[in-house]
Amino acid sequence: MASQASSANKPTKKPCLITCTGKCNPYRIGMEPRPCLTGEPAWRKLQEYFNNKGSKFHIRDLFEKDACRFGRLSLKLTTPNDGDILIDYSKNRIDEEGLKLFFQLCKDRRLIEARQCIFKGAKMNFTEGRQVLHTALRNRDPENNPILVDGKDCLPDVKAVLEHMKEFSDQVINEEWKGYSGKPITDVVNIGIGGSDLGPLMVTEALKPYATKLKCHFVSNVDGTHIAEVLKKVDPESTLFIIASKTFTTQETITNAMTAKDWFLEKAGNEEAIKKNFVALSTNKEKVTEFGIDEANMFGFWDWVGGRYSLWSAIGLSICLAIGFKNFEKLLDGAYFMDQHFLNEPLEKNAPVILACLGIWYSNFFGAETHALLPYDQYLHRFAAYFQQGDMESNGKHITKAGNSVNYHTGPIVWGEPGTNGQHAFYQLIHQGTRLIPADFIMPVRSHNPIGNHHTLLLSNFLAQTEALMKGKTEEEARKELEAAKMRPDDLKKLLPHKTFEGNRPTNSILVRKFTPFTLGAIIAMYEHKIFVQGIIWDINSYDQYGVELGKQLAKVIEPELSNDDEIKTHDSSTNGLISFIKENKLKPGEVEGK
Ligand SMILES: O=P(O)(O)OC[C@H]1O[C@](O)(CO)[C@@H](O)[C@@H]1O
Repeated sequence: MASQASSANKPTKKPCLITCTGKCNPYRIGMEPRPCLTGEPAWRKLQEYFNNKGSKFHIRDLFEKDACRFGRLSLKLTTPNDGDILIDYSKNRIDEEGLKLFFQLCKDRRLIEARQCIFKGAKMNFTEGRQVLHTALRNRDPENNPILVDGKDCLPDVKAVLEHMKEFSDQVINEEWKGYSGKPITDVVNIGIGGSDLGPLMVTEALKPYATKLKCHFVSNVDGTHIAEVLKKVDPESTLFIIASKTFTTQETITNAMTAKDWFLEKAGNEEAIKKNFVALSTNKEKVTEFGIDEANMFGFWDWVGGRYSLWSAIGLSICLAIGFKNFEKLLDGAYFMDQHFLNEPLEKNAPVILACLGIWYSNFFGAETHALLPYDQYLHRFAAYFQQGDMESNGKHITKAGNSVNYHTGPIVWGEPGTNGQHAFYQLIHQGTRLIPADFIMPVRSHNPIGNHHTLLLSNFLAQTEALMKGKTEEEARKELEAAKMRPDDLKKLLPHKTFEGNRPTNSILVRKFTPFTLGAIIAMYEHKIFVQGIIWDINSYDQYGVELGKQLAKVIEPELSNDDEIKTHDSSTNGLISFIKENKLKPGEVEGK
């Protein structure tokens, strides 16, 4: 097994491959529009390799021919204090020849230069003219690695916000920070959506074993039910509302925040009380103060932090409150550890690079439409939902850097549920359906709840599934089983095709010793970098999200149309018809609704 030890505290210093001032022209260093992907010589070779070899592989045969396959197609990353992280990518329809072609493709797409550029602050988000520096938020060696934003090192500002987060979260947890009436805080309500919700929610759930005594709630949906149900559970005197919004203009968040504020003021009586029970996480000071939140209670961040990469920033305040600042720092340490791995390891031993290449292998050569994330850990039940935004908002693009339409598929549909629940729901289709569904199995060796033999059962299920998906069951094996069960030959013949499994379903197994703040941070960062690598190969901007805008624009037009009784004729007949139905059926003035 390719083993590699890194230390989060003592990163390997490698000479920077480029001199980057932070003002890099994205069209010049590593980010220039690339030639059409499908015309790249390495891509053509991959196509040939696929036609002649790759498409014919059965993973079972690859293992039968090569007893050392696992040893060569797996990586072990040794963390300073949290054990090893194992990435086993041997159960894939590829051999080293194919991987080598992919590494060449990465080089031709100037991934190595792009990797340096993003960390140093190049304006990788070129459509919005922004740097992409979430890695600066978790830079644990700030003295030696200045990162320039507009010619100024941004790391002292990052440190100052972290100190504010520490001071505040310590005060709330230690009951030194009181609500407006002098009662300590017992409940925290994070109001945000997308990146201002999914990251903190996923992490606080994933790290519940480290929970402080504060109860954390998350409100995201503009559906009034979401906030109504949370407000039923909390007391205004002892509740801290965190309004989390990078822009502080997002309709859902501001609507929920206004509802929370009205509810709060009904009990608290005066606006002064807001100072004690409301804080804001945002880049927009003006809007925060306009809302009525004291500037001193605002935790800032910057336009170079993308929403879906923001859990490492002030947006992580709810995480600090939920698990304590020390644990939040360990989460940052873990991400930094993975950043160093990604930045310094050669492509051949680089976990995010390998996972990215495998994803492209299945999307672009085998026509896989989706990628499943299957954590065998109940605490990680929001992991797939989190990376739905992380991956699909990043790589759900079809325009290249030069502004042309791609002639290949880009980001996959990401989905998943925790094992073993998924096994009893959708695994049937993965095993015997017509679609190829590459899947990542994510598994901790040790459980936070070692009750009886639960964890052994969970581990066995994880192992059994990845083995079964790979091996399948041949007709011969199925026949023997049915014969052993003394089935009549006629019945056996009929049943046999149904009992046969092709196998050859690719999986990656990602194992940690235990899910700790450090290992979780590392795994999240690993997937972030995987998304980046794929964006570079596909030649798209992984850091804007214009696709979300159109619906928002139209909703603004429709909202006033719903507030009157006029017949609406300005849309297509379907939208007009739907609006009419809603108007006919909505509660009329004076009408009282029964349950
Ligand atoms: O933090 P904000 O500005 O409220 O935005 C919330 C979310 O909206 C989006 O801009 C679009 O869904 C996301 O990228 C972002 O995470």
